[in-house]
Amino acid sequence: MLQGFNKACVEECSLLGAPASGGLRAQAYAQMGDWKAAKKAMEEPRVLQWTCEHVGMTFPMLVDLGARQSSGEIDVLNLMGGASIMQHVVVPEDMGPLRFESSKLERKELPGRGLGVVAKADIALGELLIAARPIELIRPGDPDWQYQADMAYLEEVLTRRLLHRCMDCDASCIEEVFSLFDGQGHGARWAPHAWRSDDFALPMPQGAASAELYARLRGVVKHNAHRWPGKHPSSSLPAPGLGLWLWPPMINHALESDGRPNCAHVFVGDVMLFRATAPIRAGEEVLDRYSTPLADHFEFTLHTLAAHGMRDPVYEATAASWQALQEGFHGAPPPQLPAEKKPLAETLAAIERKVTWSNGVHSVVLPEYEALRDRYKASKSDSLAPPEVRALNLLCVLGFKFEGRAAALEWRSELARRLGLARPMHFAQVKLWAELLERFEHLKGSLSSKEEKLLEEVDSELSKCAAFWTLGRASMETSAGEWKQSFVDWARGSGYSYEWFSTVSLEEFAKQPSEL
Ligand SMILES: C[S@@+](CC[C@H](N)C(=O)[O-])C[C@H]1O[C@@H](n2cnc3c(N)ncnc32)[C@H](O)[C@@H]1O
Repeated sequence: MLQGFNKACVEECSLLGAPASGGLRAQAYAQMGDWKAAKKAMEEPRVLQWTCEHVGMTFPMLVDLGARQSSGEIDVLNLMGGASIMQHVVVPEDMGPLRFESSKLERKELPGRGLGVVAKADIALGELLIAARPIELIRPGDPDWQYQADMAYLEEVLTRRLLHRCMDCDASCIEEVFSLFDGQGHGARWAPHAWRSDDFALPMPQGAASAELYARLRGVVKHNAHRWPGKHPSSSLPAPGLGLWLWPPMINHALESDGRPNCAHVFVGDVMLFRATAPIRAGEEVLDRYSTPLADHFEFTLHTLAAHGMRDPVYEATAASWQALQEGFHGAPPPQLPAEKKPLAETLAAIERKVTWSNGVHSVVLPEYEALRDRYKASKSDSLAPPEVRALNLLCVLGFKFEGRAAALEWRSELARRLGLARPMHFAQVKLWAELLERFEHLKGSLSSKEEKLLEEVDSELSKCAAFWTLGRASMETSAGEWKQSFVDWARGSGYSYEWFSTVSLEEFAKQPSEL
C-alpha cells in the first residue's frame, strides 16, 4: 500500500489522527526522497514511538541519516569502502538513502536545450553537486539481463521494469521518471490522480497499459539512462548495465563551443556523485560531457550525440580535419588543427595501416616508433582527440618493446596527464593513476631512478584525485595508508580496464628491464 505515496497522499495522511498521521507522513516523505521533511514529521509528539512499532526499529535512524545526507553530509571515503566490500555492485543500504542535490542548483528552461541545470549561487571548485541512488538499475547477472546484450536490449528491459513499477502504482517513482525528458517534453502530460482515503484502489496512471505510456517510458530511457560499468558475475569481464537516476540526466552535454565541462561524475557502487571541476558562477549552466575522453574514434562520441538527437558542429569539423589528414590529405592542414598535428596524423596512419595488415604491433620497427614519439611530443596540446588517444596507446606498447618498461609507464602516465588537462577529475584519469600505482607496487624493490621519480608523480596525482573525490577527507583526517586502501581499492575495482597496459600481466611487465 505504501508504495502508492506521492505528494497528494501526504495531504491525505494529515487527515488521520496523531501520531499515525505524523508516522505515515514521515514514511511518505521518506519514500519521496524528502528526508528533511520526513525528519520534521518524526519530531512531532509520539511519532518516533509509532514508527518504531509500525514501521521498524531502524526507520528513525534511516530518516536521521537521510536528512543529514540531504544536507550534503556524505562520507564519500566510507561509501567507497562499502562499495568495494559489495564488489562495486551497490553501496550497502544501511549507508543511507544517499540523496543530495545542492540547494545551489535549479532546473531551468534554456534556449535550444530544453531544461538544464543552472547555478543559483556561486559554486566553488570541488563542491558536491549531486549524490543519487538509481531509480532503477539493471545489473549484469539480473534475471532479465542477458550476456552480450546490446544497449537496445538493455533499454527495453529498463523500460519494462519501469512499466511494471507504473502498473504497481509506485507513484513517487512515476512522478520522478516523468519529470525527465522523453524526447518530446517533460512532466504534466501524465499525473496520478490524487489518492483519497475513501478510494478502493491506488491511483493508476492515465493510459495505464497503453502503448502511449510504454512509448513515453521508452523515450525517457533513451534520453536519460546512464550506462553503468558492471562486470559479468562469473568471469568478472566488463559487462555494462543500464540505470536511470533522477538528477544526473538533468545535466546537459557540454558542446565544444561551451568549453570544458564544469563538473564530473563517478559511480561508487550504484551511487552517482557529481562535483564541480571548476568554479561555477550564479546563472551559469552546469555541464557534463556525454562521452568518455578515452574515446579512440570520433564516431564513438558522434554516435552518442546522434542517439540524443544532438550535433556538435565544432566536434564534427575537428573529426573531418583529422580524417582528412589521416587519409593523406595534401596541402596545408585544415584550419581547425594546428600545423604540428599533420605529421603526427600521417605517421600514426602509416603505423596503423601496417599494424592492421600484419595483424599486430610486432611488425613495427624502431624508426617508426621514434617518428611517432617525436611527432607526438612536437604536437602536444591541452585537448585530447581520439587519434591522440590511439597514438598514446600505441606508444605505450611500442615503448615497452623498444625502450623498456619505464617507457611504458611514462607513456601511460602521459595519457593520464593529458586526460587531466582535457577533462579534469574524470574517472578515467583516476582509474589510470590507480592502475599505475598497482604496477609500481608490484615492481617495488626493483625500481630504476626514473621509475622512482615517476612513482612520486603517480602518488601525488592520486592524492589530488582522492582529495577531490572524497572532499578532502582522504588527505585531512585519515592517515595516508587508510585513504589509499579505500580510495585505490575503489578506483581499481570500478570502471573498466583499458588497452594493452591493463591486460599485460604484472609478471610479464616486471620481467622487462626498466631500460633497454
Ligand atoms: C539527459 S537529457 C538532458 C536534460 C534535458 N535537456 C531536459 O530537457 O530535461 C538529454 C537531452 O537534452 C538535450 N541536450 C543536452 N545537451 C544539449 C546541448 N548541449 N544542446 C542541445 N540539446 C541538449 C538533448 O535533447 C538530449 O537528448
